Amino acid sequence: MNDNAYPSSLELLVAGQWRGLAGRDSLPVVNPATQQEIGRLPVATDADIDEALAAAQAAFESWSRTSAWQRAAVLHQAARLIDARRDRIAHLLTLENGKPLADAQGEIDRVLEALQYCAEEAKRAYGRILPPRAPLLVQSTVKRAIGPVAALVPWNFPVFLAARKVAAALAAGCTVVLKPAEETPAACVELVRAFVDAGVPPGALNLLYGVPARISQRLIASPVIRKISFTGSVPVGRLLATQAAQHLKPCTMELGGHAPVIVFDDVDVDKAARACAAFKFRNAGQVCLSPSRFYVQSGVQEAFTRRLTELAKALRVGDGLLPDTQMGPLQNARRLEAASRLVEQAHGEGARVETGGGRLGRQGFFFAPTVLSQVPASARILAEEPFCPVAPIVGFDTFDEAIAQANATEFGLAAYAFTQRLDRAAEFTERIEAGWIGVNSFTPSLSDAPIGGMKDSGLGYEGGPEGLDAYMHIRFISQANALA
Ligand SMILES: NC(=O)C1=CN([C@@H]2O[C@H](COP(=O)(O)OP(=O)(O)OC[C@H]3O[C@@H](n4cnc5c(N)ncnc54)[C@H](O)[C@@H]3O)[C@@H](O)[C@H]2O)C=CC1
Ligand SMILES: O=Cc1ccc(S(=O)(=O)O)cc1
Repeated sequence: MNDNAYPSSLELLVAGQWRGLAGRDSLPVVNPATQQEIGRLPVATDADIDEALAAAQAAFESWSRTSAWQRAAVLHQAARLIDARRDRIAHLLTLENGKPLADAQGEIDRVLEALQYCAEEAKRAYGRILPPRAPLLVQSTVKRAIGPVAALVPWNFPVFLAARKVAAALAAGCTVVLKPAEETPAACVELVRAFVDAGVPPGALNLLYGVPARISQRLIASPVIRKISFTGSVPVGRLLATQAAQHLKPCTMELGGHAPVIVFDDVDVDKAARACAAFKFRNAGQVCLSPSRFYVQSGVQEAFTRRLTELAKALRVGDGLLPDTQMGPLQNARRLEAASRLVEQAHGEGARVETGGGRLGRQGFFFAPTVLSQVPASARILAEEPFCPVAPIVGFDTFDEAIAQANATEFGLAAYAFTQRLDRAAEFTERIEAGWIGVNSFTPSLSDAPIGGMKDSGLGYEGGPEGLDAYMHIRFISQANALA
């Protein structure tokens, strides 16, 4: 068998046991570059879900009491195995997600970084010693694993986003029931296999696929699950957070974004446009941190629009497996429909299509890199998260006008500004409503930096010590070493 062949049937992992299609319904997995079915995915039954929960509960007893140093050793070994298997995992990722192979390899690099960071950071999950209120008293706080976790992951960075949740949870001493996206399962199966081969005990990590609402509802309602971590859209996040609230369970929600970019008239237009094009069209625009609304000051509006348009036109769009491809297809038909609708609506509302604007070819979910200019402030595309390779440009005159428009959505995940003036940069970072801010730069999320949205973009943080704290409970202990 070709080492890179897509597995025709995929598997769930329940209580340390791989479970295939036999006796289960199945779902197709489709290559977005060809629209061909490439594999079939078993749908977890209620019994699979319940057994995964029981296994996560049973494994928690020992995994949470395994030392942080031993847990770290397992995570480091998983990272080594993923590194050794990286070509195969990256190939599977491109086949099911569509991203260029080089980007899939880049995603694996970030998986390794997440595992290594969490392994080391968990060793520093220190508590505090308080000044005691009386002699012979020791009063302290300790951090302890919060319990079994439900981790729900989308299809845009399926391995990295799964690895970030699983690594932080396991490093903290939690056990996990992971449900990645049904659209992109195989690379996650390999991620989980690496953890198992590295020595994660049976039941400490379980993998389910199936009907998302059915699985999430059952997991959240189960008394076993003590924490929910979800990445995805605002409506689904709101639904899951509501369910979690009914059971008084904490959740981390990494939801949508609609990041503004403010381009001031003092910039080097070519450099700013190059940076914007690279980050805008990364992963075909399907990134929650993507710059997705461009507010450009009048003095450079024409030049910036022209340069961004040239760069968009020059992008080579194609099958991610081809070596020259710079941008792959959208991951699914829902995104293709949304992209077409948003451009049509914007055009109807008065925007001008500078380049792109529609589907490319008849096979595969390819959408042309698109630049829209003269977009009116009331356009739908400025309010709805586009999650596609479309860059709407809006002109502005004054700083206050730009900030007001940038803050005029319910999203608050990321925001960017390009300026050489320190006063503008400082005022931008102070007044913008976003959790991830870039000035003259774009940065994908980092293992050691917390990412957390303001407003509807989320709850809590992933990454950094804050991302590990999300899987731990802080307990206060007062120990009298002699009876009064
Ligand atoms: N923050 C991010 O990185 C992501 C954001 N999105 C947002 O979602 C929008 C639509 O994408 P879709 O895939 O159609 O979004 P969606 O919100 O329906 O799905 C996103 C993920 O959530 C899962 N999901 C959906 N309903 C669920 C439920 N009831 N319980 C548990 N999991 C559930 C899906 O399986 C998928 O993996 C995008 O336009 C984008 O705005 C989507 C993917 C990732
Ligand atoms: O939550 C989704 C998410 C967050 C960050 C990134 S990246 O670090 O910019 O790749 C991708 C998806």
